[in-house]
Amino acid sequence: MLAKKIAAEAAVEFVQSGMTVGLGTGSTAYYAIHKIAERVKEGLHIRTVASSRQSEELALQLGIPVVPLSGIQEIDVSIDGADEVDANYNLIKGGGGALLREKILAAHSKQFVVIADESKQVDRLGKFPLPVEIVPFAFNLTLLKLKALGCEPVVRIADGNTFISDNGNYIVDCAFGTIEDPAALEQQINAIPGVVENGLFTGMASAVIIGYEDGTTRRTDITR
Ligand SMILES: O=C[C@H](O)[C@H](O)[C@H](O)COP(=O)(O)O
Repeated sequence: MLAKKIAAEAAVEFVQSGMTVGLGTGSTAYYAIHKIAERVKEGLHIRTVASSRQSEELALQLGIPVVPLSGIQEIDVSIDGADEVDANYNLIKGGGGALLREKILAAHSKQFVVIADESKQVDRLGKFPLPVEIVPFAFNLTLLKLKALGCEPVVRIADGNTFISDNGNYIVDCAFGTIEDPAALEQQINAIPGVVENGLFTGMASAVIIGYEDGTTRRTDITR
């Protein structure tokens, strides 16, 4: 898809030799990882950390150096996709189930560059059901608490089985409808015992690059 590819490729311009780079997950991040691999072949000298097993495998296959997070103090730039981007550059992420590792990377990145095609732009978040990672223990009780916040939680199923995240947890997709206060909801959900993390990324993006099917991109730098 052209829009995803050009947004991803524009983001790779943030990457310079000597940097530690966070690799996102998903079909848009896929293009960024491919572009990074091209630049590594041309002599770009970087190390990367991955937000999922899938991205780690792809990076290694393409010859990108991947190091464990245990050896890292800080990430210079992370590049990642999103399921929704609102007018204030808050995000819903986790459509691929990688939200926990993605949020850890984003939280430790000097720059968090979000890449998305135009279809991901919304005025207010919430049309895309919010992914929430929960521990399997007593998951039915955790679902009740999520429901009490005003959503319809559905445990994610993949290929006929309960989807298990890279961290051994369940993902629950929570249809809230329009989310009035994303920052407050992000905190409320994370205060529920049993919740590991949720896919609301509020106030985290330092740049957002939107790709359009007409071949253009729009980059917004966010000062916080
Ligand atoms: O868990 C997955 C991630 O948050 C993805 O970055 C997000 O779902 C967007 O994925 P895609 O670029 O495939 O639309």
